[in-house]
Amino acid sequence: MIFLKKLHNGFYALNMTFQASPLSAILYVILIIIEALSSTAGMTLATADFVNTATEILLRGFSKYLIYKPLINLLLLLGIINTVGTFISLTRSSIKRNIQCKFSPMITKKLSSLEFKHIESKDSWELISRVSDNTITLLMEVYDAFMSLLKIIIYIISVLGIIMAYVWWAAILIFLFSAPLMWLSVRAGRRNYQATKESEVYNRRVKYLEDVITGKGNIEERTLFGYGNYVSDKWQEQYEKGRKYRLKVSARHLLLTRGSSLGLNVIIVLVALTLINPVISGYLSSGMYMGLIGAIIGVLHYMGWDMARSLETIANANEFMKEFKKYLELDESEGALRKPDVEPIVFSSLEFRGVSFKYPSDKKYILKNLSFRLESGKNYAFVGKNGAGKTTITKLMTGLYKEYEGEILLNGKELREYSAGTLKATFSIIYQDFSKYYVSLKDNIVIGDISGSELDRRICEVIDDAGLKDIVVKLKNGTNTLLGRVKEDGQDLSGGEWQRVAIARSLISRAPIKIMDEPTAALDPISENQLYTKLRRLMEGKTTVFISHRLGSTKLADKILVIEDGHILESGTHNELIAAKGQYSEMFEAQRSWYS
Ligand SMILES: Nc1ncnc2c1ncn2[C@@H]1O[C@H](COP(=O)(O)OP(=O)(O)OP(=O)(O)O)[C@@H](O)[C@H]1O
Repeated sequence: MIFLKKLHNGFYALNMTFQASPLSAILYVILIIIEALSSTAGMTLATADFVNTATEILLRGFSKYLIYKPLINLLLLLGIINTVGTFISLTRSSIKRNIQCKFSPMITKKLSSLEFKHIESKDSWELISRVSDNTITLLMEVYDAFMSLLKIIIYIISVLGIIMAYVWWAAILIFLFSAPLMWLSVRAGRRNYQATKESEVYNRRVKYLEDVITGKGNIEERTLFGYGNYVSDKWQEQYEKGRKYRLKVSARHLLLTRGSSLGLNVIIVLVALTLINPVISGYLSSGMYMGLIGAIIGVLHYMGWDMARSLETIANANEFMKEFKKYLELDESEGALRKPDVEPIVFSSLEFRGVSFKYPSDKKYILKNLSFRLESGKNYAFVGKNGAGKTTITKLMTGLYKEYEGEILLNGKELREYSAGTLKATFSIIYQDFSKYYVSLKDNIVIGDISGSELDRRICEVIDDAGLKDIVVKLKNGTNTLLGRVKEDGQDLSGGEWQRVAIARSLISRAPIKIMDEPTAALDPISENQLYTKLRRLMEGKTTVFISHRLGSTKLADKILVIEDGHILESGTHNELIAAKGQYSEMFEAQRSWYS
């Protein structure tokens, strides 16, 4: 019963392959049947005919020319088996290609549509990585396993059928032995899959530490801090743990499958010995005996190892398909794939009313009964200690998380009621860990407004506004130069230069609310000052939200909101907050004292 349940999920995987590539999958089945029948029943009969004829020529002095017919039959059969084998490989490649064409885009599309909470959650991210990395390989493996099982079943039926005609009990003995073997294989398969899943945790850690040791990103710190050996030891430790774990599971697995195939070997030898009697009594021809022994060794090989592996793969598929279904059931964000609306809304206000929020993976509230109002055309600054909740506020504002308590009103209407396209067109955001796209400078900027018109003119403007003009002059192919070091002719930029590119991306966007989370952290003080002066001028009359720890840069905001532990501690203009002598004044004085 349990086995049938397991097979059910395996069949689900098989069905997916048939849907992706119906013609090739059916052709493959036909070719497998031809190959299996030719190499068992066909080869047994042809070998028997050849050996019997040869024996008669030798013992009874029959004409030696009689050998040509069975010899040609034997050679023809081998030719057929080889040719069918070649077609099987070609058909398999076609199935693999079709599976890739059908499922890779589907998986990628699902990935791009997932709710943000799944992307940020550790558990669902592990599930997502496993499914997106392994689905194509696994579908192909399951299909191969089913085809291998089909082949084995044909082998067993045809060989056992012939044996049954001569020594019926031997056939029954072999059949009965295969049942516990199947059961052992399925159990081994499930354990193996669980172990692989658990060992992935070690693999990921090992991979991460490898990146730390060899990656370009950490080269300066690695050299300066000289932590190479320390990380190497950690790598060694994790690698050893993973290796020992896998070894333990493989040893158990090998013992189970190899042990059972050893038992099968003994049974087959006994059957071979038993079949000698019918040969001596003339009941079984010596040719048929030779043919059957060859076929029995073939069956032994397939039952002992291939069958175990195929059943194991199908049992693995059972576990994986459960995960695949879970992956397909992950919530999608409605309209995630939609482009931003071409015409952004006319923004008048954004209000948080008593908003409380905790991340889905956590019990602790990060925002607590938070209320504030942003109005059109004003510049706002969110300041506060690390972990106060500033970035979290922007995630809620932009609709990335919808599971908040209280109300968020955009132009007086609940934020959740807006379509994804409208929200995307309403906000443009640069995070502290902004993205670096290894494409041309122009494409890096245009990503900020892919549906915009008069792009070339606007690209020139934002290049100027973000202070990128001098950088463009230095680039080999101007704005068409590939950035980053992925390709040979790519040109890397400094941290500050990349940050300017991210700012240009935000500037080109026509979104009415611009959010900048530490937008100038990588700039030197002179560049930061110049850029802020410029941004102030550019943002005049526009709605902006700046998040910054450098209070000199937020001084001129129309309103500063000081966030502490998920709520507003104080708010007002710079002068009002300084006069209030609260946390803002304390932080400002602390920073100023560095320069006096
Ligand atoms: N995806 C997440 N899941 C669970 N907790 C999170 C997640 N993202 C952030 N947090 C937690 O929420 C709290 C607020 O984080 P947030 O990034 O909003 O702070 P912040 O004020 O922007 O800090 P900083 O000034 O250091 O950037 C922190 O305690 C952080 O650990």
